[in-house]
Amino acid sequence: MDALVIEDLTVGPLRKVSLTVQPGEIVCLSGPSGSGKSRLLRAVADLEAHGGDALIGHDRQSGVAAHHWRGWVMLVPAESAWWAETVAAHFVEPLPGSLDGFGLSDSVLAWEVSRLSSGEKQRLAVLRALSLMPRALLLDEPTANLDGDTTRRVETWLRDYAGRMGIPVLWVAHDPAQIERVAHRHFTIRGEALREIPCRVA
Ligand SMILES: Nc1ncnc2c1ncn2[C@@H]1O[C@H](COP(=O)(O)OP(=O)(O)OP(=O)(O)O)[C@@H](O)[C@H]1O
Repeated sequence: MDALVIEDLTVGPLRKVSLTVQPGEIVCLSGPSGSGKSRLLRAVADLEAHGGDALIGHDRQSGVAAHHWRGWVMLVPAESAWWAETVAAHFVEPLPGSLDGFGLSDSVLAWEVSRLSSGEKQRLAVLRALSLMPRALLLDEPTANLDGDTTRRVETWLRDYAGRMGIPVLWVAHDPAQIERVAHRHFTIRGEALREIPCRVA
């Protein structure tokens, strides 16, 4: 179980942002459109040029090859990429119980990617990332295309899983009600810095 540490990260409008996400903790990140939320996640995943550094446990982003880092600190972007014909071709094996936990049947693995709804794609992209056992998870609006019941189902499963496995999660969210349900801590972007907003959920 490792903490995710962000050190003096500078990307886009953000300057020298530092933040530690503890093992099993969900930190929500909000802010106006275009304020730099996605770029912050991309920089933490080492997918975009940036200043500063990040650590997962004792491993430093600047000290390992980017492909290793991205396997440990995994970004699920708002728009996921799919390269093979069937869903199953993108998975080694989904985590036990995770399809059901996300409101999907086992038969989804046999489906063609072209028939997936945007909400199915979004949930499967998160499950694909989790099946690779990342040490930290970066989620960019992971429930944006889901109805209310499915959103709450996914939130509950993710919060429980991250807590049990000790995975730090940085979660970009717009919906204040969702932030209240899932976040242990909440930060919003104000100009070039993060400002903490007190959370009711602990
Ligand atoms: N590679 C880039 N070079 C320069 N500017 C960029 C680059 N990528 C994104 N931007 C700009 O940086 C700003 C922040 O983008 P970002 O995608 O992080 O916003 P966001 O806070 O996630 O917004 P939204 O809530 O709308 O998704 C935007 O104005 C965007 O146009």
